[in-house]
Amino acid sequence: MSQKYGVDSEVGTLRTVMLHRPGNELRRLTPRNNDKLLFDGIPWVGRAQDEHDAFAQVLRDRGVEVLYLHELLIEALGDPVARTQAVSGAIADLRLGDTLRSYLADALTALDPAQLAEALMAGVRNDEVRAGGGLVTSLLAHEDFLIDPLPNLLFTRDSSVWIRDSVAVTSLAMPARVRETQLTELIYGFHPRFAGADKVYDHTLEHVEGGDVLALGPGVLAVGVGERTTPAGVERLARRVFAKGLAHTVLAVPIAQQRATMHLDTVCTMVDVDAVLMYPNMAEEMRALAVTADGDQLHVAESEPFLVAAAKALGIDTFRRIDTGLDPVTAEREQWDDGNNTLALAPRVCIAYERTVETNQRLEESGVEVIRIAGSELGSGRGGPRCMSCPVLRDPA
Ligand SMILES: NC(=O)NCCC[C@H](N)C(=O)O
Repeated sequence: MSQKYGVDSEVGTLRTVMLHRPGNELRRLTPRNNDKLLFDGIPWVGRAQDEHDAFAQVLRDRGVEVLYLHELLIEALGDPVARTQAVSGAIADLRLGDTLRSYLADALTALDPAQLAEALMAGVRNDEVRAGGGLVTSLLAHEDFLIDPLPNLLFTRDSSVWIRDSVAVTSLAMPARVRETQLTELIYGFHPRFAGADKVYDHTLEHVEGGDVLALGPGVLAVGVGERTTPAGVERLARRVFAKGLAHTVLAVPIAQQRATMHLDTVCTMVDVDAVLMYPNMAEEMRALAVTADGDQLHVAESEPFLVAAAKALGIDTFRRIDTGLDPVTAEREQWDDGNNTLALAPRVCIAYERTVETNQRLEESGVEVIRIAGSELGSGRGGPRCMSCPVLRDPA
């Protein structure tokens, strides 16, 4: 059987990727809920879909197999055990109360896999079920969600990550995103493509988000610790990957706990086996603690500049650093617009948003091919090409 999954670097030739084409869950965003749902604006959904389709086409044109999360989910929900698990996860919220929960349980159980997947992704509004009656539904506002929509499903990077041939279903920190991993658990638990795949992490553990996890090279992970991944999360992930022999070093990289730098991949992505694209306003102060296994214990080294620690862990002399933008203000603007968030298709080939003009130019001057995509609508969720993709299979770099 040819290999179907496995990722041991950021830059090995990309063979298979999981994306999520934005759908009706984006149509649920309003000026009243967009902050809570982690969007900076209200995207024009049709245009966002066009931009996303163009992104997927660029990948296919380069020989990458594109899997869609919603299709995998529908196929996984073909299994009745998966449907039961999906329904109980979706109605667990204490907002519902017994009457409404039991009404929703019956209503969701009656749906076919495609309808159920739609309800899980786009959510269910109170006025869509009011026929169910009961005190809670009568007291809630019409437009209140009984099951919240998941507009950030678009960012498939965060809800699961492959570490070699094991998959980590992550543990998302923001309330608006927590339920996303119920869907990735269903996909990896029930889709035949992933039958037998080893699981190295799950959503009940300490917070770890995929955007914080960079496979710097075979056996070496860098994990951002900031707004999303917690110190306890990186410790747990290190223990898990060491126990399974998936890595020999985990670099814990503290990053500022703020929205602009929510994940490590918003300030740093790899574009070659020895080159990173970095946000210069933070690059100088970025440090790392190298964590290695010492029997059953973890050994934590003194903190060092990030690129020094990274080169050491990989056994190379130096890392080349390419900066976002030319001056601090341009750098700040382009970092905010996900200029750092490139997706490598192979060493020295990446996809970037077209709007980060100066960063893209610098990449090209450094010998990196840049395939530009439009992202005026997609970008309103504050994520770029790396955030919008979960590599499932890469060749060894
Ligand atoms: N890896 C990433 O940086 N993902 C982007 C996630 C954006 C999303 N709106 C969020 O706030 O979680």
